[in-house]
Amino acid sequence: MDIPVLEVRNIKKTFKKGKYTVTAVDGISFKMMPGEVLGLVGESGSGKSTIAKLITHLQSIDEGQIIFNGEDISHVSRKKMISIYKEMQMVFQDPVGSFDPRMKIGDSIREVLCRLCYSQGKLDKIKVEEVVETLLNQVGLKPEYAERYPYELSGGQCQRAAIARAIAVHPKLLICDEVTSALDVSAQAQIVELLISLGKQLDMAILFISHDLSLVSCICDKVCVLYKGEQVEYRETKKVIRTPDHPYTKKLLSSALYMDKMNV
Ligand SMILES: Nc1ncnc2c1ncn2[C@@H]1O[C@H](COP(=O)(O)OP(=O)(O)OP(=O)(O)O)[C@@H](O)[C@H]1O
Repeated sequence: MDIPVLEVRNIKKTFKKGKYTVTAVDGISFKMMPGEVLGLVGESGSGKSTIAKLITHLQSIDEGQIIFNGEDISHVSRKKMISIYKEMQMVFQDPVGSFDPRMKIGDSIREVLCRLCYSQGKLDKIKVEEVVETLLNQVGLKPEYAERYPYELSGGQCQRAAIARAIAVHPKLLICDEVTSALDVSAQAQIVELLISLGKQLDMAILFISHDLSLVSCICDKVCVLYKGEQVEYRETKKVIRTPDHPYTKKLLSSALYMDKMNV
C-alpha cells in the first residue's frame, strides 16, 4: 500500500522582531499521497509561503513534525536535506529571478542534473544533452531555448523552464508557490494545465500554493484553507466549495471570480 509522500503534523512557526512576535504558522496538519494535488489557500500573510519554507528547510520549524516518504525530516542536517532535494523540488512566483542571470537555461538545468543525479549514478554524462532536450520538450519549449538567458524568455516561458529544471530529478513532491501570480491569464492557464499533466505523467504530488480559491478549486483534489496562520478547512475541494465550514472560506467563495468554472 502507498505511504504518504508528505505528512505535516501540527507544525508551528513564530518570528520574533524586537518586542513583537508574529505567529506565522499555528498548528497546520495535512497529508499528501503520491500524485495528489493539494491546494494551500489563504490571503496575503496567512502563512502559505512559510509552510513551504518549513517543508523545504529554508526555515526551521518550532514545533511539530514533517514526515517525507515515511521519514521524519523535521530536524535533519543540511547534508541530508540535499539528498532529499532529489525528491522534493520547489517552483517560485518569480521565474526569471529563480535563475542565475549569468547562466543559459540549458546550463541551469544541466547544473541540477549534475549536482543531484551524477552522484547517484542515475545519469550517464553523455546523455545529459538528450535529457535537457527531453525536459524542455516536456514543458513545451523548443530545444533552442537551452541556449537562451532567462531575460530572453517571456514570464510564461521562463516558468516552463523553471518547471523543467524542477522535474529534472523526478521529484515525488513539487511545491509550487504562487507560480502563476506573475503571469497573464492565458499563460496562467497553460502553466496550470502543464503542471497537472506532468503530475499525472510522473505520479508526482503537487502542493499548489495560491491566494486564488477559484484557480485551486479547478485543479486540486483537496484544499487546505489558512486564515491568520491557522487551518480553517482541510477537505476534498468539492466539499469545501459546496459546504464551506468557516466564515472565512465563505467570504473567499463569495468573492471568487469565475465561480461558474469551479470544479464542483
Ligand atoms: N522572516 C520573517 N520574519 C518575520 N516575519 C515573517 C518572516 N516571514 C514571514 N513573516 C510573517 O509571517 C506571516 C506569514 O507570512 P507568509 O509569507 O508565510 O504569508 P503568505 O500567506 O505566504 O503571504 P503572501 O501571499 O503575501 O506571500 C506574515 O505576517 C509575515 O509578515
